[in-house]
Amino acid sequence: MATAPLRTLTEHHAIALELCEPLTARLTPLAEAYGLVLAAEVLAGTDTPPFDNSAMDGFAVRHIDVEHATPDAPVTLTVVGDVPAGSDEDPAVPAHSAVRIMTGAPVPTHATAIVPVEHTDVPSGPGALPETVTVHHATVLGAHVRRAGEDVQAGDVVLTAGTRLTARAIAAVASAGSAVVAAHPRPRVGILSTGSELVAPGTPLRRGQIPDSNSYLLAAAVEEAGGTAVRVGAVTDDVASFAAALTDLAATVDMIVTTGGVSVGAFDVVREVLESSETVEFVPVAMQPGKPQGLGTWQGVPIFTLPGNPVSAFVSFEAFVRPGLRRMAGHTDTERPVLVRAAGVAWHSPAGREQLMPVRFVDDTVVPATGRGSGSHLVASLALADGFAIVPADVTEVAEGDELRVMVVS
Ligand SMILES: Nc1nc2c(c(=O)[nH]1)N[C@H]1C(S)=C(S)[C@@H](COP(=O)(O)OP(=O)(O)OC[C@H]3O[C@@H](n4cnc5c(N)ncnc54)[C@H](O)[C@@H]3O)O[C@H]1N2
Ligand code: MOO
Repeated sequence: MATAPLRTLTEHHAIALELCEPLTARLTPLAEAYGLVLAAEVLAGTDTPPFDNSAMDGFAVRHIDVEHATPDAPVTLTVVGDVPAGSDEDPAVPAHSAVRIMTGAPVPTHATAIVPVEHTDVPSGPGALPETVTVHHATVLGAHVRRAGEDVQAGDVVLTAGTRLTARAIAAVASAGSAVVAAHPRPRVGILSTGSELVAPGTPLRRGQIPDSNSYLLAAAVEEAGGTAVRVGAVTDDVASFAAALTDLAATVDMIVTTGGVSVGAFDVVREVLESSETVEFVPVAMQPGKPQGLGTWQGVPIFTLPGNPVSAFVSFEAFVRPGLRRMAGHTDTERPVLVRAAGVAWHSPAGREQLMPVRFVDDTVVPATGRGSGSHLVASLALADGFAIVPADVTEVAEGDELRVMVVS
């Protein structure tokens, strides 16, 4: 496709989101569901708790027998049964008798209260079933009985569609009696760095070489955003190698992210391979960093071709890829939180481009994350940033005290 005119960040963001349809939901075992997004509401299959049960280790009684018991006027009952947790027994509780019961065990039908063991003469802890129990505390109707359905009732909506499956949400599903949930799968994101200068981190560098930090940066960012990263690593600026790597990847992932090779250089391989595809559009976006962007589909898979400079790649991930990935994962809230903060110092911003300045929070203000400026190559300094201050395209000088929107990424 031909190069389009300058596009705003907002326009490119909207196109990116549109491209990334929510992935088709699957029935997923609970043990694999953490972090996924529910595609359908979860209804309780049973009451929770499923039966009236004891909240205390102690004795199930008729409260009428012990409602006036005190240390000075204790009441002695005959122990007629034992109900440990897990038991399905329902022993009778005649007048002036008690049944030993443990926390979580079903309350006998004819018992009306539980007396904790501490309110009796029976020692706490393991021991044989006593013949009698003397109660020395007054007990009221329903004391320490947890009612069936007190938490949720069969048929109640436990969780709504769109809920992220946190640890607590998963417990709610399990307690409602389901072993599986209908959830959007975790998007698998293929990550490919391009550049003949790139070597694996830790490799001794000859002149002209640098470590490939982008594929590690983006793989971690994908995982953090709730995706599964398929990190291919770096391929050289060779058309055949890049095209082959891309085709292999497209067969196994839901989204592809590449870095590098999208500018106007003589060896910009990403652009060379994809520009003729008619399914990927290369557009300059009015932002700094992150101006050269490519977006579209490759063999039906959404593809983002991000600029190679590491700060540009990360800003582009945050601005476009992360929202798309979150939409694919089923989230309705696709965006990072945005706060308004005053600039703690003055800085410059380019004319005609929305600046996303990596910043740190200092007291109530934001300051550039590094004193070395906003260069898109400052990858080590990027680690200091808490977020990006968004400077409007028509502002060229940020003054101390100016209020700015700040996208929080830390
Ligand atoms: N004549 C022009 N030159 C450039 C322009 C322009 O408009 N006219 N735009 C500049 C801007 S802005 C950016 S951003 C870059 C984008 O270039 P590419 O996407 O083609 O990226 P590369 O040239 O491959 O690399 C740029 C830079 O980043 C380093 N890099 C690349 N990949 C990695 C990686 N995986 N890990 C770490 N660092 C990486 C690479 O070595 C380069 O230094 O173009 C400008 N040029
Ligand atoms: O737009 Mo480039 O991404 O400034 O460095």
